[in-house]
Amino acid sequence: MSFGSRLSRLVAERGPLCVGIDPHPALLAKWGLADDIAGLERFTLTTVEALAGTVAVIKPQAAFFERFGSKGVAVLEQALAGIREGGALSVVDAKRGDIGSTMAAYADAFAGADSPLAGDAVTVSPFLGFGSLRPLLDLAAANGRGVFVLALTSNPEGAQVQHARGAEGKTVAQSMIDAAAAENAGAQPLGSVGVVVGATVTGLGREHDLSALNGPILSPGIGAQGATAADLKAVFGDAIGNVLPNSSREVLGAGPGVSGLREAAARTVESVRSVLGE
Ligand SMILES: O=C(O)c1cc(=O)[nH]c(=O)n1[C@@H]1O[C@H](COP(=O)(O)O)[C@@H](O)[C@H]1O
Repeated sequence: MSFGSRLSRLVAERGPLCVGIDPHPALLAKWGLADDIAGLERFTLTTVEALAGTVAVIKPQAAFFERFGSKGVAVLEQALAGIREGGALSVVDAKRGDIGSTMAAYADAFAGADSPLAGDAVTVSPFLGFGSLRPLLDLAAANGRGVFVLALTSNPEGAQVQHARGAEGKTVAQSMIDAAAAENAGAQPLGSVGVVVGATVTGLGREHDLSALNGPILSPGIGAQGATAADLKAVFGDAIGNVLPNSSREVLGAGPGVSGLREAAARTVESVRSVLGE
């Protein structure tokens, strides 16, 4: 089954929320853990235990694992296996992007059929050109996996590149959204090539159009970056039905107890559902 189909089904069942696993040193300290491989492992496996059976999507941020080298990457692989066992979908937040021939190697790593580093989807950076992503797009589709392409990121610096306009007057972000839409054309009930649009962005309606995407919109920025579930309606308007909000630090800060983590995630799901009118 395609990633888009699996995502639609699980979001309908568990609610529209992605929780990030971002083991920042400050969060490890808040949980009473050392900033070392044992702390990373405890933090990660506790979060997976708490949430893999209840939230729709879990997004481990690769950087926090890579900072510990190969042992950290092994913990990321363990997390992906645990998320799968718990029934959630995983998005490996790797934000990779390179020339096409190198992208083929990233495709093997993050979308290969038996790769231990492959989740259900991966985030990619399209700023070497959308076409450079082709090997990963193709392998992900062949293996029922998804891809989230950065379009309008939640950080203030993103606009410098993403709001720039090409010859035909479209922003770079809109070109990425349109290219993703072309990948998703005809997919039912939802395509597997998503875009990333921060919940903190403003001016989306005037400048950008997500109506033809037919794919998921991963929207980080809820909680620690200042956006609230209520902001989603203003940011996304009619496209809100395809939005998958992400919250990392705000939910993770409710640990180290498993029940505290579950309650924080449930509260966030409820606030998103109330905005969606469900
Ligand atoms: O691709 C992402 O997930 C992402 C894109 C973006 O535009 N902004 C953004 O914050 N993210 C990621 O989403 C997470 C947000 O974490 P919190 O700010 O703690 O909720 C981090 O892992 C970021 O790397």
